[in-house]
Amino acid sequence: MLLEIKNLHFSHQPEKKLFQNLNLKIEKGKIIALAGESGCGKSTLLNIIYGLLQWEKGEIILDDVQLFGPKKNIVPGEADIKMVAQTYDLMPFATVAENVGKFLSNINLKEKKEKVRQLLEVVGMTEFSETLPKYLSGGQQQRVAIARALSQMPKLLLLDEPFSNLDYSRKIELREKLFTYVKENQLSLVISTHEIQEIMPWTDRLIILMEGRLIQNDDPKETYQNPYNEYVAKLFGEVNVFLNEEKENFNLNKNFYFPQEIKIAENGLEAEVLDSRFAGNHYWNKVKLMGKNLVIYSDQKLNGTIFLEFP
Ligand SMILES: Nc1ncnc2c1ncn2[C@@H]1O[C@H](COP(=O)(O)OP(=O)(O)OP(=O)(O)O)[C@@H](O)[C@H]1O
Repeated sequence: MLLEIKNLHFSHQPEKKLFQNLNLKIEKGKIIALAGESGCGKSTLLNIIYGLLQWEKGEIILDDVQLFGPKKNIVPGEADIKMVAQTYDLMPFATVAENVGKFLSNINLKEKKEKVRQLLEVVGMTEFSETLPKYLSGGQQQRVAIARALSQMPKLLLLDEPFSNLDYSRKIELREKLFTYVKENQLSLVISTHEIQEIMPWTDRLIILMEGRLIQNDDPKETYQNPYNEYVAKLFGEVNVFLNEEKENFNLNKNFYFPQEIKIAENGLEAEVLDSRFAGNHYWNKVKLMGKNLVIYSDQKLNGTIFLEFP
């Protein structure tokens, strides 16, 4: 086991406990998504693991070594862990390439140059290699900081919402290159997000926090198919929630159905289309099933009466 958190207790303010008895294990070489609504404690947990916030009770063990937090560390942050959060801490008078190469060995300069080139390629910053950080946007500085963190081959890499500053096309490009690099180099990564869908294809495990409680820790597919509750289901996007009574009435197999799961069939449960709108790769429809409004997706614009089938 790479990281073990046992019975962790932490509060920012004395009267308001955030983590109470939090337990978590992270295996080596895995990509872990830490997800949950804004304010659930993702950044706080990453800061605790990294050693910037002192926990009150509990144990944190990294690769069989007990960590003690900021109280015991002279330099803030654990040496074996690297974190990229919202402050990037780049050297202002050094170029992008120098920043990325800061922690690389100078013994073989050709090798160092090649490594910097490779890392800049991973984060899509090759064309800025000779630029100073002050001429970069927030998102660009963040990518340089990610490249620098990767260069150090930490035992554990923590990324706090690394795609939040990026536009869609950059995000798509960065996530594929970054996750491929992480896997090829067998790094262990915990990445926080409130957009699970964006990183789901690359994650080995999904850890869901809700108001400081760890409520689900599963394989992403398992979490999607069997969300622990409505809160978890909603992290995947729009969802139709059926109370137990409704589930029985409609003879359904589960409580949560994503719009794309409900199929339009020749016969089934009769519903009335209330609204149908083009949404790119599908039509978004609001339909009424025995007094209950649902959202379903379809290939064509809908109207009138339809029949629904629930898997
Ligand atoms: N320095 C602080 N002092 C007091 N309370 C804090 C502090 N930092 C965070 N909190 C509170 O702790 C809780 C968890 O915050 P945290 O930033 O860890 O959440 P998050 O899941 O990372 O949110 P986001 O997705 O918005 O970044 C929130 O209720 C927040 O208000």
